[in-house]
Formats: sequence, structure tokens, C-alpha cells
Amino acid sequence: MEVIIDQVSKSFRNGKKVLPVLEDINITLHKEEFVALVGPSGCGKSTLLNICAGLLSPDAGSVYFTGEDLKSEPRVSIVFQETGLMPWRNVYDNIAFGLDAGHVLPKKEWKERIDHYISLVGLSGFEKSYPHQLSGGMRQRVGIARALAINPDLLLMDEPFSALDAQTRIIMQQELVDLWEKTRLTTLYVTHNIQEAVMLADRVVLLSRRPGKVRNILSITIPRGDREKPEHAEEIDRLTRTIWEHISKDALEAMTEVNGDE
Ligand SMILES: Nc1ncnc2c1ncn2[C@@H]1O[C@H](COP(=O)(O)OP(=O)(O)OP(=O)(O)O)[C@@H](O)[C@H]1O
Repeated sequence: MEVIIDQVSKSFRNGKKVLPVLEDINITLHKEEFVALVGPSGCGKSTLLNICAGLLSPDAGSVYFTGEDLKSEPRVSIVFQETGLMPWRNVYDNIAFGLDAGHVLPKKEWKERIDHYISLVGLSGFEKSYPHQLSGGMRQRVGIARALAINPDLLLMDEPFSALDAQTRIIMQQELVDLWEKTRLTTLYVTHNIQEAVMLADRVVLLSRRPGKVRNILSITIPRGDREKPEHAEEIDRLTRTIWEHISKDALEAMTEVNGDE
């Protein structure tokens, strides 16, 4: 499925004050493309993700879903930083809840589907465990399995690994690369972490400080699984520096503004 974000603008109103957050955003997510969205704090990344999910409406512009593979209403899954797992449900039942809420599958087919995704995220044997019995990385894997189990047309991820410690985060990034190669879902991934964007994405969209506008879009052509290899270190470093050069001034200004607001 292809997603066309077409001239999207959005402001929030707080009493008489109007806060413009996104301005004339145009991005096309191609079929089977992983796009990372990077930009200074408060530039509207989560707002854009929520608009793509249909949780917020834009003030202007639209998001279109197209493609020959799209037969009915598109199915969209979101993975947040906080997994939103229900503490009183075990792993299996948390994933089942996603299927129940989406009404996407006859109940007799649930077990096969759930077992498949539990195995895909490496949690076989933990079906009956409760969230508090799992590590942060494992909880996030359950969140990802729940998102994938509905067979979405579009996967939205909002800083999914930012609550994890640095080592777990790197492991989860590598696991996501493997998982993504198996599913090849059209994906929009919000992150503050430039290194993460460069490791995961086919293209990185750089937003300016608020109101967020598309400042630049960079393509990363090195195959995803090869980006850690020494022969690509120089190119990866160059891309990382280019992204930082584009957003550092905005990021510093945004930080001063946030601090100034407090
Ligand atoms: N529902 C809302 N009502 C009012 N203001 C909002 C609302 N949601 C977000 N905002 C404001 O809109 C701006 C953009 O928020 P958003 O969360 O989209 O930015 P972000 O780029 O994802 O930020 P961060 O990188 O810090 O997570 C922020 O200033 C935020 O305070």
C-alpha cells in the first residue's frame, strides 16, 4: 500500500492561542518502504503519525491510501513508546485483544495467527507470562506482535524503543530489521535518534522546528542488514552527520524555546 500525505497542515488551539504545528507536509510512503521521521522536539512528528492513523484530522490537506493490494479500508497499527499492554492479561491474551478490537479474523483462526507472531518476535514459551514478568525489550516485542497480528497495511511506530536501555535498544533495532524484512510493511517510524533512523530507514524525512515543514528527505541505499559492516562505516557516518547538520540549529532553537516556555 502507498500512503500519500498531501499538503497536510495542523494547528492546536489553546483558548485564544493558536499553535501552528505542521505546515504543508507532502510525503509519499511507497509500498514496502520504511520511512523515518526525524526532527526537533515539538516539531509535530507524533501529530503527523496520529493524523496518518486517523486519530487526528488535519486542518488542511489529506492522507490518501492507494495501491492495488488495498481491497477495503486500510488497516493501520501503531506501536507507541509505552506498549499499552494490559497488566492483567498474559502475552497471548494481550495479542488476542488486538485481534478482538480489530474484528479482523474468525476466532478459530486466532491461535495459529497469535502463535505465528509470538514465534516471529522470539517469545515462544512466554505465552502465559504477564507483562510484569517480562523485560522492557520483551514487552515491546509483545507490542510489536500485537500490532503485526492484525496484518496491517501500514505500520506506525512512535519512538518504540526510547524507553529501553541503550543495549536493549540496539538489540531491538536489529530484531526490527529482521522482522521488517519478513513482513516488508509500509512503515512510518518516528524517532529522535538519528543513528536509529539511519540504521532502519529507506528514507529519512527531516522536519524543521515547529511548525514542522519538510526540510529535506535523504535516501539510504545501503542494504539494511549491511549497515553495520565496516565497509559502510564512512557512508553511514556521512549520512548521520548530514542529518545532524540539517537539524542541529533547529533542535537547539527548539530546546531554548521549550526551556523558555517553562
Ligand atoms: N492535543 C494537543 N493539544 C494541544 N497541543 C498539542 C496537542 N498535541 C500536541 N500538541 C503540541 O503540538 C506540538 C507538537 O507536538 P508533537 O507531540 O506532535 O511533537 P513531536 O515532534 O512528536 O515532539 P517530541 O519529539 O518532543 O515527542 C507540541 O508543542 C505539543 O505541545
